[in-house]
Amino acid sequence: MMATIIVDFQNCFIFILLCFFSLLCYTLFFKKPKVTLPPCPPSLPIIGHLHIFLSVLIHRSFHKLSSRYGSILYLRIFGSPIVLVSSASVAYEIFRAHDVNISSRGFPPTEDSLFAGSFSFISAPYGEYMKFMKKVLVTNLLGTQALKRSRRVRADELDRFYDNLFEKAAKKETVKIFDEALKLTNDSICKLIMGRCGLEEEGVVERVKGLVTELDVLSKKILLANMLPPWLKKLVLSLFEKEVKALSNSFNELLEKVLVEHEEKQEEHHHGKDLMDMLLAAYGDENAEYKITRDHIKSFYVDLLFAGVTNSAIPIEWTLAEIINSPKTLERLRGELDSVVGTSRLIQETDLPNLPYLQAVVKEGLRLHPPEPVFERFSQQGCKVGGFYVAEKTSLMVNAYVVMRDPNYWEDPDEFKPERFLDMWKDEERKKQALKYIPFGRGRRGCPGENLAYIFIGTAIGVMVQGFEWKFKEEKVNMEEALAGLSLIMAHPLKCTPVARTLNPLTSR
Ligand code: HEM
Repeated sequence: MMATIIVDFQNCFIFILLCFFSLLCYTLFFKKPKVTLPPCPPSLPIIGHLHIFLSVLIHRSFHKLSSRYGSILYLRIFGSPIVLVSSASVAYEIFRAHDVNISSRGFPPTEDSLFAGSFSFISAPYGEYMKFMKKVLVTNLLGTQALKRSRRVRADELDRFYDNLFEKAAKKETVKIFDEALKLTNDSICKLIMGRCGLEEEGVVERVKGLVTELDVLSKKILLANMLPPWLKKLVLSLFEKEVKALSNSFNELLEKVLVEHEEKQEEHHHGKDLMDMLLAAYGDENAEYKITRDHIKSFYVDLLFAGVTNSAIPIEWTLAEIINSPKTLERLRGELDSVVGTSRLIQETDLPNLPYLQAVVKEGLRLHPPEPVFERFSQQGCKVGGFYVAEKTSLMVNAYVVMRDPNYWEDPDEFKPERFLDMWKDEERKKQALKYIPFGRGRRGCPGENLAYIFIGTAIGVMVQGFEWKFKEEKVNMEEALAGLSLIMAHPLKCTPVARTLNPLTSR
């Protein structure tokens, strides 16, 4: 009898232990967290959603997913989580409620390279270094006062842009619009950020253009590699390590030359200090607010060229294509230019505030064809977005392309209708809507080059419409899209022949 009781007691004890152990296992391994993650579309074993990130038109693949599964989605590449934001309301929420938390872009993917490396401004976390460089950037290059001071540089480049088209028109030559636009933005930005003359004679400007094009192509690979788990990221990055090193070395060699030239000619600056002078001064100043190195300066320059040159050129081509496809727009725009600027001089950037329709045309071009259709942020802490939990250290991909075609906020979202921007910004509600217009991103890490970009695109489109008729062989321009790196470009580059509207060339002076 006693023996039976002991056995029962033992069994009971083992049973309780088993229950306790199972409960522990369940809690540790199987129990779902209390938080609700965003919906996760079906994925492939092991690689997760990697195949979607490898698709040719990533913004459209993301669009298909979000139309089916929701405006905020949980994706993963191997084990790495990525949250995809695809509606105007969610974009609005993350920039309004979580701006500081999402003001970093993850870890720099390539450690000692001059781009996307540990010296990079774009990859820098939201903190002292980033704030210091942004202040220098706004004060010396991109803020209103700095832009006023550098007007002459851009006016000269705009004249050249026009003269070149005028010459081609005289020879009845066909023009590749993107190439002309890229020359304008590349040459202008080089001169704005590197200051001193002599750049052209030494071929610096032309070399920069080639390097920036190479960088655009590498950027998608780098971004993708950065989303992989650390062990795999190392492996993948090693596959194109040589390419990255070679490009970084080319930038280094070129920028070191420009820096040395700047240092040698410090005394010759009769026209005030430029961005490079200010950075060199901070570099040599023991008591500077933030101690920067030579690599910081070079890497900052690579960032500016990468972020500014191609992005500003792409919308010039897309917007002209939209104008050619819309005779009504062309007529109204030309009417505005002829009545405000007249026909005896060329448009200048100081005319832009008096040309609301031109501004609306530029905005609409950027809405439909944002050069960076998808951009990335990174959450520092866990937060709630759209009712779902986004864990700390999660990549956030914002599909700006879809946000700006969200039918809940944009009437006839796929149509080119510049008029919509004429009525916008009037009342509070409209102002709120403006926060869903994000070709330049938003918040603390939003694009600091927005004003400069509007000047480039506005004046270039102004010159092309004011100065020329455009002959195009087919009835309509083919608006098919392609991605070059992460930039949204025209699959069939726009080629057309300018016909000058005046016998003699116009000048802006
Ligand atoms: C149409 C032309 C341009 C477009 C569409 C564009 C778009 C963007 C976008 C989407 C971002 C990321 C914003 C975010 O994360 O919220 C960005 C960042 C940036 N852009 Fe632009 N950009 C343009 C022109 C320029 C120009 C002309 C410059 C300067 C020369 C410039 C400099 C930068 C820099 C430095 C950043 C990084 C800001 C940071 O990390 O804090 N961009 N741009």
